Amino acid sequence: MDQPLASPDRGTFAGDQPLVLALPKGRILDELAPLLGAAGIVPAADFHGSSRRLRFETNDPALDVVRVRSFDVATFVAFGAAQIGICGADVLMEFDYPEIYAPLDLGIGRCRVSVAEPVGESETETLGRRSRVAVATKYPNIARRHFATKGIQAEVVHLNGAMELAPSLGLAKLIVDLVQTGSTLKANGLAETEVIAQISSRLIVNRTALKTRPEAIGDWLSRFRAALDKVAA
Ligand SMILES: Nc1ncnc2c1ncn2[C@@H]1O[C@H](COP(=O)(O)OP(=O)(O)OP(=O)(O)O)[C@@H](O)[C@H]1O
Ligand SMILES: O=P(O)(O)OC[C@H]1O[C@H](OP(=O)(O)OP(=O)(O)O)[C@H](O)[C@@H]1O
Repeated sequence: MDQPLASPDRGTFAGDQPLVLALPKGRILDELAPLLGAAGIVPAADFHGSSRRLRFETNDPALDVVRVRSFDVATFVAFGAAQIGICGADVLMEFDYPEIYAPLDLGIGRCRVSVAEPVGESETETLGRRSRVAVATKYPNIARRHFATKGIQAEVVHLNGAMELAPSLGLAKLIVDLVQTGSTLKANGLAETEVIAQISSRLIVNRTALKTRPEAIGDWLSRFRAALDKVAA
């Protein structure tokens, strides 16, 4: 796993500065919009446009938002560069940062992390007789841990997308990837063979920030809880 060099929490800063909320760009952000609205968070006007800016003020002078890649939300929060954030449980499982507390399931971004193989092949069935397997994935740690529980060493081919191409192009017989409708697997001649974990997006908090700024962070947790109730009603 690539780890930033500095120690976690170096960025957890003084109480008079705005809290920073790290938001993932991409699909979660689209699903998140009603929840942010219900929590009363209105980012500066250019947040949803084509601005090249990455940090935005909000209607609340005590909160700024930053827009980063989904995988990087966890890293910004673990290192205290952002005090709170929103990302998929898949990302939390992959990094397993002890500095992150994930108190709230937001119920969006629902999918699962699964193992898949080419339709008609029985790689998964023969796994019990093997000690190693090649796996293409964006989740090397999840894949290694999953196969290790079966006593199998996963030789990971680390890709950042298009895992579904790996079996047909001879990179690896198995993939570990996200599945929601299953249509991406189907379109690429693959079938889901095992579900490793059910996934949804979580509100995450830097543990040190929770200790140093308990009122501010506690207040945001309450606002997100209330927003979830409001959106569900
Ligand atoms: N098909 C899906 N259905 C529901 N949720 C998904 C799906 N794919 C991904 N997710 C969730 O959304 C998060 C972000 O998805 P993904 O990694 O595909 O990023 P993205 O939106 O394409 O942006 P980027 O890769 O540029 O950061 C994942 O970590 C996962 O929690
Ligand atoms: O089961 P489905 O409903 O087909 O969804 C699964 C697909 O969704 C995600 O990809 P995404 O669309 O985010 O593309 P990317 O991984 O290339 O970013 C995931 O990596 C799968 O490829």
